[in-house]
Amino acid sequence: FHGKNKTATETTTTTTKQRKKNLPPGPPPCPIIGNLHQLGHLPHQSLWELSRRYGPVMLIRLGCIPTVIISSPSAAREVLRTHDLDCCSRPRLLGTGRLSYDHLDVAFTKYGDYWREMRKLCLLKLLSAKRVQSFRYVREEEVGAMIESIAKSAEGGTLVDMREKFMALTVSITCRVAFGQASPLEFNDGSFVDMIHEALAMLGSFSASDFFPRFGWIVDRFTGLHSRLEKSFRQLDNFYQKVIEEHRNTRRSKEEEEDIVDLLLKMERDQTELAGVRLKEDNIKAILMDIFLAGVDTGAVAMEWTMAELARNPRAMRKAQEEIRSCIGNKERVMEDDLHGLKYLKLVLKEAMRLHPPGVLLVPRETMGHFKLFGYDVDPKTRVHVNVWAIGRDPGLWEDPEKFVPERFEDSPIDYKGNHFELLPFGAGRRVCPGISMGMAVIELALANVLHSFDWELPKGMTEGDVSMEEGAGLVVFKKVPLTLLPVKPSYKIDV
Ligand code: HEM
Repeated sequence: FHGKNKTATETTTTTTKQRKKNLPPGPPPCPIIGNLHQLGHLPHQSLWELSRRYGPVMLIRLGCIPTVIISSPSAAREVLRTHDLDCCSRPRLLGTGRLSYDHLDVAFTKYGDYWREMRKLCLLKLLSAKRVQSFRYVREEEVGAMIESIAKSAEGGTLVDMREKFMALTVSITCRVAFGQASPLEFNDGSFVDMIHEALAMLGSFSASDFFPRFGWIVDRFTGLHSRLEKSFRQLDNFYQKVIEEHRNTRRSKEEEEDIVDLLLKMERDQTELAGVRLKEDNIKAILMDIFLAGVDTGAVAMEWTMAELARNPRAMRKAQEEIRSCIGNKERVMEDDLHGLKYLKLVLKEAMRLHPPGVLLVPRETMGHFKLFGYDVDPKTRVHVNVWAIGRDPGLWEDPEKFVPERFEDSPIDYKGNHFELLPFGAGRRVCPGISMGMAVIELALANVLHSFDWELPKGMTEGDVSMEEGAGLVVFKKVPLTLLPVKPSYKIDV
């Protein structure tokens, strides 16, 4: 209709304007599907290959959606710092929309007053330095319990599935922090972890509705994605409902630490409004979704990849263990106060995050206005992915990028908090992960203890070169083959 109403002059002007646009380079799209067929099984890897040909600012079309792929630190700086405001919204996607109660959460909600208020609330009440510190005893207790369970395997000479241990740890810490209970009773048979994995699979799945807004929903119904998503939603909703009801029916004593659910329910009772929206049960459930889906897998993945790299690099493993053991001496456990002395462990973590950022393509952004990026036009409503994985492996930036060399960070100011665009495991800018301190506190303490309490051997018959580093597909990139190692009580103690 718009076209029909336009005068001839208007049409000519628009066409000339469009012709003048300097769009970023990219592979030519096919009709209808655009470049979807070029994403492959592991999109971050396929996109890296493509961007080596087309450059660090590359335009592709996923179905009908223009998408810019960023693959260099300077381009990432433009998007996440210079044009942060233009790029800090999120697209409305099928999976994220359903699981976030129609975008009532923080992570998947578009930029605006509601997002700002919700994010402030989470930063203040759940993820502030004071709050993270107040849950220190939870981390120390849960890491202690993990070490005890690994000790049983060490005594029995049995292999440990590292992913299983790390997942159990992040689940119990997250549950205790969020609602004061290690694991919900009816979910402690492993089904809780399955539920979270299924939800993440739904968030990471390629839904036709996300690329073909007009008719994609028909395809999603046909492929069964729609009903799978509904099932995942109902499972999660059922879980949150139980947590909320349990909190409504329990009166806490004054001395007991208020958890996030207590706090949100109090706000609901007080009829608190956030940016004009009255806080209700669905808002509380949406925040719980963020906490579980953002906090559980990411930490476990980071720990598993780190241990895999150390298992392949015994020199680095030994160096990290020697540092920890000489700092801690004969104390049974590493406590949080000890962590600041563990300089090499911090280098190990940076190097592991460089090679294996848990979220390889960051969470997608959506542009809000038109802007110029290195002279290219970027239109509003363009999706933007920063290929953090590709930046971490760029041979122009890193010497021997595929090698695990923690020492490369020794005299380098680069950190992972969003100030250095060479290393972005937590993103940067307004949308930077608000859970960095909470996430890293768990990872550092757990790995320090795992390395302090045991020596680690590969399964019989395996050599370092046999440890598979193949990646699995998904929003959070796991090791395809879970890492299994044999824990052995250390044969020596260091005198201090
Ligand atoms: C190793 C652990 C973690 C990693 C690697 C990680 C990584 C990320 C990344 C890459 C983003 C997207 C940033 C961007 O768009 O620029 C993000 C966002 C987010 N993360 Fe984390 N995260 C971790 C732990 C946590 C934890 C423990 C929590 C909370 C319990 C959390 C809560 C969030 C939330 C709420 C967002 C959305 C922020 C927004 O859109 O405003 N994360 N995280």
